[in-house]
Amino acid sequence: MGDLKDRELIFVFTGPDGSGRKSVADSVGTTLGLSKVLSYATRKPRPGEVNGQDYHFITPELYDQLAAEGGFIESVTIRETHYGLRDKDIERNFQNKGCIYLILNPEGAEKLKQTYGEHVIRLFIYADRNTIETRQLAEGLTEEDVAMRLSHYEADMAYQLQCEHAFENYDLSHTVFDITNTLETYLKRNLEERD
Ligand SMILES: Nc1nc2c(ncn2[C@@H]2O[C@H](COP(=O)(O)OP(=O)(O)O)[C@@H](O)[C@H]2O)c(=O)[nH]1
Ligand SMILES: Nc1ncnc2c1ncn2[C@@H]1O[C@H](COP(=O)(O)OP(=O)(O)O)[C@@H](O)[C@H]1O
Repeated sequence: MGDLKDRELIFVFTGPDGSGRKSVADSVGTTLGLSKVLSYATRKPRPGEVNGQDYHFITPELYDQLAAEGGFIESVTIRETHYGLRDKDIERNFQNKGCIYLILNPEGAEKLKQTYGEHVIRLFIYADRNTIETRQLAEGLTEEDVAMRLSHYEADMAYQLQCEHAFENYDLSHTVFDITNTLETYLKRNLEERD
């Protein structure tokens, strides 16, 4: 099951689209000094997104080549964009630092759990449908885009039961505080086991 050592933990932020996974994950990741493992995506960066920070943005041709080489442990196509994750990136990251984090939809989180088992801690981030809709409209998405993203809201929400932890996300700093505390317990346990 994956090629990882005991103390190597993978924190996966998952939940419905727009629930705040990215905002929460990046804030917690920075606070705790975790390294982020990025997916490869074939869409163009949105305003504010940076290659190598949000995704590795690649061409569809390169994506096909990597896929043909068997380079992705997990891949998915959403709204005509291909997303993929390379096990090499996950395993290489552990050579630098203790623990890593990723942001994935429930499908990707499940695949990672199946691959890396106990190493994977799933943090389910959620908010109610109206809140997500309001935030996404405020972000500038069209009503059609928002409806498309919310079309699998119920199915995504059902994944909460499978996750190791769940956090509602209304007040961002509160959510980040709670998750940071939870993850610190895992990190401390790691340190104690090492002593
Ligand atoms: N299964 C899987 N999902 C991914 C991967 N990378 C990103 N996603 C998810 O794909 C969805 C769309 O990603 P993105 O374009 O960043 O989101 P948007 O800005 O909400 O459209 C989000 O739910 C991401 O969490 C991946 O490698 N595998
Ligand atoms: N607690 C919060 N309160 C208000 N707005 C939030 C909160 N968390 C996230 N947002 C906003 O909601 C939108 C979606 O957040 P994002 O982190 O991109 O979600 P996801 O990664 O789950 O799609 C962004 O505009 C973000 O700034």
